[in-house]
Amino acid sequence: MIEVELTDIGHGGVAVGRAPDGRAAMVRFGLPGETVKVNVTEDKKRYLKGDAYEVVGEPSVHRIAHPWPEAGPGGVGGADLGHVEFSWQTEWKTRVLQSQIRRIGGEELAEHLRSQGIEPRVRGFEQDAQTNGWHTRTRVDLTADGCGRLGMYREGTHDVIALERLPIADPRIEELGILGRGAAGRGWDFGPGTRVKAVAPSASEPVVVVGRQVLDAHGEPAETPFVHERVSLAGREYDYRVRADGFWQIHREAATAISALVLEAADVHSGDHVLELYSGAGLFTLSLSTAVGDNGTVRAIEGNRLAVETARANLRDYPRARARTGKITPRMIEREGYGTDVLIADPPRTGLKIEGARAAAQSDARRIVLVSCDVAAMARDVAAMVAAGRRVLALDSLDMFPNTSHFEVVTTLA
Ligand SMILES: C[S@@+](CC[C@H](N)C(=O)[O-])C[C@H]1O[C@@H](n2cnc3c(N)ncnc32)[C@H](O)[C@@H]1O
Repeated sequence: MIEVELTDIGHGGVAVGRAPDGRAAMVRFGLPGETVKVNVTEDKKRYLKGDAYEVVGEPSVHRIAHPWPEAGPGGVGGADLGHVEFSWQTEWKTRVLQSQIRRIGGEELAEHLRSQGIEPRVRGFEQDAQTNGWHTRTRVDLTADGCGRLGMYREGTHDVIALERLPIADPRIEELGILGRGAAGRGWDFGPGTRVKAVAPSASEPVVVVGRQVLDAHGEPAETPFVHERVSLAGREYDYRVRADGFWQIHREAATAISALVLEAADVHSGDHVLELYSGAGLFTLSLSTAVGDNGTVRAIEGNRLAVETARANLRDYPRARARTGKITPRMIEREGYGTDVLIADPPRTGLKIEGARAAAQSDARRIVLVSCDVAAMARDVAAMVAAGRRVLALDSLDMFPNTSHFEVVTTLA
């Protein structure tokens, strides 16, 4: 173990400081202002990474005992901010958001946002204060250990730590009885190494996906491989049927909150032609389709064939929208961007990348909405669009992953 004085917050759930030999140290489970004893997990020439096991001297006023010790130092991933008092987690993330804008986006982007009167901040869901952000995830990926008990990987390894509790998950997931030694007695039988996904949807019963099989709460094969989700938005209800093993927003409030943000940011007019990239099962497509009215169109493009099939079924009553399978590339964005009034993109963590962002910026769209789940990718993509002549109108950031270092950013550009 080495001792590190932590002075700042870095990207990826770490506090940063200097190791005794002068190398940069990135430390999980520390807080700025603390001196901590660190178990080094990655030892590189110019930097090291590790977990803080002990605070030397005064702990930060923002430190709490991690409510889920199995996800603390040396434990499973999934709650790397569990040691930070909940009310300060949005401040932690705001510092990361602002520093990534400066570091990755550069002083030009920071200055551009200032000139637009934008002060980037991360905000949480009001409802989350009641549970300090715990019990909010409706989807959890688990793996069975050598004895068939479900758990998660020890951070950075492929060792499974069996878990008795899942404080990150919607309580309906623990109620399935799939965790702990008692699971076998309740009829659950997982072979060593089996991958399991537990899902607690908003509009149907919880299910367990084991390999390719979808099981109901009693461990019996479910009637369908789909679950149901519902989003209430602008006085309407949108119903979705999604594959139990497919992508859907994880936080119980996220699908509604992010759809509302996107719809407002997109400012779609009746008759508009909307291009939606990375459209998944059609979460945004339905409300966008309502917004374009009888004369507009929504072209939704997504790489996963099964997600597109699901989106098509969800869009059955929305004839103005079409979903199609396609690999999104800068060339494709360039081609599809002609004649587009509003462009929406919700890419995976890698973001649009510079060429993709440039192609989006050069499209005909009078408005672009970029949804980013990685802040560094967001800063790079937005900087590229601003450099290509676009203007940021708004930058909203939501803490959709409490007790972890992740958050979502929605950027609106003209
Ligand atoms: C963050 S999800 C967004 C889905 C949807 N907007 C939602 O909120 O449910 C990103 C989506 O991008 C798709 N995707 C990833 N890389 C892609 C690519 N190169 N071309 C097309 N789709 C891609 C994934 O299959 C996934 O559905």
